[in-house]
Amino acid sequence: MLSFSKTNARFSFDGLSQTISNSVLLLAGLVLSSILIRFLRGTRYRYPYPPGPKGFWYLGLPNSKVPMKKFWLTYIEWGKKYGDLIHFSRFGKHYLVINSLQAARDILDKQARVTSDRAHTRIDEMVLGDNMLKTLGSVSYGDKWRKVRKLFHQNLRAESMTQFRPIQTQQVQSFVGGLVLSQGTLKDHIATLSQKVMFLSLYGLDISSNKEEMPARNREFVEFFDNGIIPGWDGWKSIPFIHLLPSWFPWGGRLIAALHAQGEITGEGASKPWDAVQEKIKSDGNHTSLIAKLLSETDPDNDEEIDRIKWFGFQSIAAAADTTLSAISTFFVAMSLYPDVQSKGQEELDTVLGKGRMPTFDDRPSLPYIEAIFRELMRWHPALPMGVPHDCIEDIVYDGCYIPKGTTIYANIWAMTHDPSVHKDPDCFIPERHLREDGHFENINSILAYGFGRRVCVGRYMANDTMWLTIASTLAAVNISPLPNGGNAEDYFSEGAFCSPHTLDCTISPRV
Ligand code: HEM
Repeated sequence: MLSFSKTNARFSFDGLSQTISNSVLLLAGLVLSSILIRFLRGTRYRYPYPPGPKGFWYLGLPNSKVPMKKFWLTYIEWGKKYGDLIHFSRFGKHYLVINSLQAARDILDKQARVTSDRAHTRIDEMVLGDNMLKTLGSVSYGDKWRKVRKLFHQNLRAESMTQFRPIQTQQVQSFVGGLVLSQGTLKDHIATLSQKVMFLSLYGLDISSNKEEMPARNREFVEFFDNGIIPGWDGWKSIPFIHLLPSWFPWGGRLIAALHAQGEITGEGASKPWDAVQEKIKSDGNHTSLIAKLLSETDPDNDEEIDRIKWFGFQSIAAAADTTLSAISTFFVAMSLYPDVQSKGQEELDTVLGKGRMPTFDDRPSLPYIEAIFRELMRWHPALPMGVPHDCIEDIVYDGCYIPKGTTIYANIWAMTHDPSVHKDPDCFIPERHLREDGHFENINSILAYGFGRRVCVGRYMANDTMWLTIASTLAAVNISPLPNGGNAEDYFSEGAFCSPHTLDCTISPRV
């Protein structure tokens, strides 16, 4: 025991050393029991992380080892070594890539209650602010997301599609009419179609080209998104205090400045068409559009709902822009590389419709081969091969592996649609694989390119309609020549997060 005498002012060293050793023992006991409790309770100490490439302690996988180009192919390669689940970390942030459909269904569909969040860091909230976090694709899973998603669902569900069909029909016909003249600018021609349909359907605004200011802003927004969904890319956002770096600071500062720009572009992207439609409503007594209809049904004092409508419009045009562009451009590459498929599709159209008649939505059930081309397109080169990542809000244990709360989870859609045990010759474009003897097709919800769980693409019915009609009408009206260089399909595709052809050099000629 520690004793101190006032009279002789002397310590008893025996007492002191005993107290110290008691304290050390107590501390060690506390530490051990807390580890034991965590071990008994905490999954972290009972299960390992899924296998994956190891990095350095807190830093995790170095930048040079993070696959940035056609990364879905690298994860297939890594899968051969690590298995269906691949884990790695960066700056304390965990990433999981799922290569198998079964695991994606188990984790993203069956455990959707805990795997439907989106990643948000302090820096996103500080730099991007409210604007970025209002878009449905980015908003955190919870009540706010539910309210926004409901608005999308009510207006974009299968039963609501008839309202857009006159616009889709008219725009696809005019697209096909301009195809022969679009030589050298085919990609722009497709980009204009994908944006025009959305601007007209949502806002009743007629844009003449994708290069106009509003659609151009829209594309800029999507370009930021393109980088942001590469697995591991956003690890730097988890570095403590990174948000305090000044914009002139090399590397980190530049990234932060880019985020600021993203925030501004997002704000403008949403405001410009919103202001334009308000102007139209005021000046044109006959103006009709979905946004105008929703506004007319909303209490003008309900600012929250009005704001939701504003962001519903913007998120719809933004989400449709590059996805639809990528998918339709891929269709042209496929037809160039597979002239037999093109001829078979045209034969079916001629037989069912008669030569020269343009297809309508009512013809869809009578055109199984065209349907199969559409399904194969979505399988062969899904527009977002690794989808949009989900974050989990609780720890999960799957197949004996620990997936900590806050892990960003990617479904490698490409790996699933190119699984050779399910799809023979997966790299070949073979529509026949979707044809069944009973003439039925799998439900449209089985198309993996639209993602998983509660976050599954809410615009999928609209995308289906626009793409199907474009495929059918194009094949009815024109011939697409083989690409000049022929050869490997992969040579035609760019290397960002979107699977989009970088060039479309095919020649288009009218079918006489
Ligand atoms: C080829 C066409 C399209 C493809 C391949 C596609 C694919 C996707 C994918 C993979 C996701 C993420 C799903 C997930 O988190 O698991 C998504 C989300 C979304 N898509 Fe699409 N999409 C397409 C067209 C469209 C269109 C035309 C619209 C709008 C009309 C749209 C609106 C959305 C929205 C708002 C989300 C976010 C949903 C949420 O986070 O709750 N998409 N899409």
